[in-house]
Amino acid sequence: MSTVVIRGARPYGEDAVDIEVTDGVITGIGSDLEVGTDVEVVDATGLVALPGFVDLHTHLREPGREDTETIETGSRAAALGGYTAVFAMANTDPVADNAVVVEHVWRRGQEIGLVDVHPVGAVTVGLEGEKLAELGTMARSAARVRLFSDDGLCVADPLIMRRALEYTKALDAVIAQHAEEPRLTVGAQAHEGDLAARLGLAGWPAVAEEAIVARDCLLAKHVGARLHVCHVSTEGTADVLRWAKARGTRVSAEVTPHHLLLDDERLSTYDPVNKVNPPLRTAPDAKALRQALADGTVDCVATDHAPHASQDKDCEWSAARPGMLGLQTALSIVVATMVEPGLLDWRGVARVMSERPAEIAGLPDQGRPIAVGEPATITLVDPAARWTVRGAELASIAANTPYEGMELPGAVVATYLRGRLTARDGKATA
Ligand SMILES: NC(=O)N[C@@H](CC(=O)O)C(=O)O
Ligand SMILES: [Zn+2]
Ligand SMILES: [Zn+2]
Repeated sequence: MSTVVIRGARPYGEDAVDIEVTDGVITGIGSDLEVGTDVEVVDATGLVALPGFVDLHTHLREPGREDTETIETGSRAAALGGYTAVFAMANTDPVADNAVVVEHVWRRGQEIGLVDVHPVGAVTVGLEGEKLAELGTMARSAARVRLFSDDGLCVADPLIMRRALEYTKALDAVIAQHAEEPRLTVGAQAHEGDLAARLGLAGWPAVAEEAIVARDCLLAKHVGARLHVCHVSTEGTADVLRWAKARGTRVSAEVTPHHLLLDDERLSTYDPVNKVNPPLRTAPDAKALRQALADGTVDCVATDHAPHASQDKDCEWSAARPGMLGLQTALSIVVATMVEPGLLDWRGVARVMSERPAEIAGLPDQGRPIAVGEPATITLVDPAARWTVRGAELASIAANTPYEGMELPGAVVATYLRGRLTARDGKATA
């Protein structure tokens, strides 16, 4: 039996307590707990204790682009960012559209042991949008896939989407849609608006996202299936979600840290570090997304952590790949955009970064209350810390962070997965 006492932590930012952890489970919570001589005591004075974060949207690039990220380096970035579970998107090479690939990702994640790596299965074979992948085989595999997505690409054909919703309903799974009507984004490089016009970049109109979200909400309601909307980026999408939820659609949605903080003004330098899908939108969109996250219209934060090699980013705008790192900066961006302005308290942070994503993905042992008898899957946050982002110092192999040189508030100090320390003071334990 191994026992640790986390001393003086503030669960959800509330009163300081001691948290006793024995064999991976919380066995005591109270002030000044008795501590035996063989017990390790961790000083957590002033730190906020939250349930470990769950990321529904991560790109780990293994298999296929291990020069930019691997399950191992991505697991380190996740643990350092306070995550205890991540969902690895299917747009790898080969695509995770079959049991062999998803089982590899799941097993490799467990071998490393820093974070539960849940593979997302592709909806269509090869992400080609034409033929449904074997969803049932992936669901029944050792990886027990419950989240399916062609992310990077939209399941654009409405009949394929309808069939996919029917299958996932039967499997008690959920489709995560990258909402982008491809006919409206041919050649698109930036949010369609004044700035793109001035910069001479072909536009990616908000309606390309909103039209698919509206269509899919209607389809999900018709089928009685669940739908999850990836990286919501416009005010209009938040309006559609509000309408769909009010009429009983089983829809959930995520927003990325970068769409909460950044806007298309950043594109004026033509630095491709700001290129991402969906594109950075306007400042009023970002403001509306913060409001939608605060009021629950958007359920959770997901990083869309998207590592890219320097040769795919340090090049001309049109040739650069879209995507940004996100795992190690997410908590700080949520503090800057939601906690500091008073839009969310720490209970709210637990909701959007842990509890809701765990519920959406159906993870029984993540996003749990910090209470006796619950798994000791806990993230300790220093709310007073400030730190400066340096891409080269992040655990990812790639360094494409849009926050380079920015000083951010709030820092993850330690992460525990079922009682096991996975990161502490900026170092992953494996
Ligand atoms: N977000 C991005 O800009 N890129 C993602 C794909 C995606 O999330 O659509 C990627 O895989 O690089
Ligand atoms: Zn996407
Ligand atoms: Zn993505």
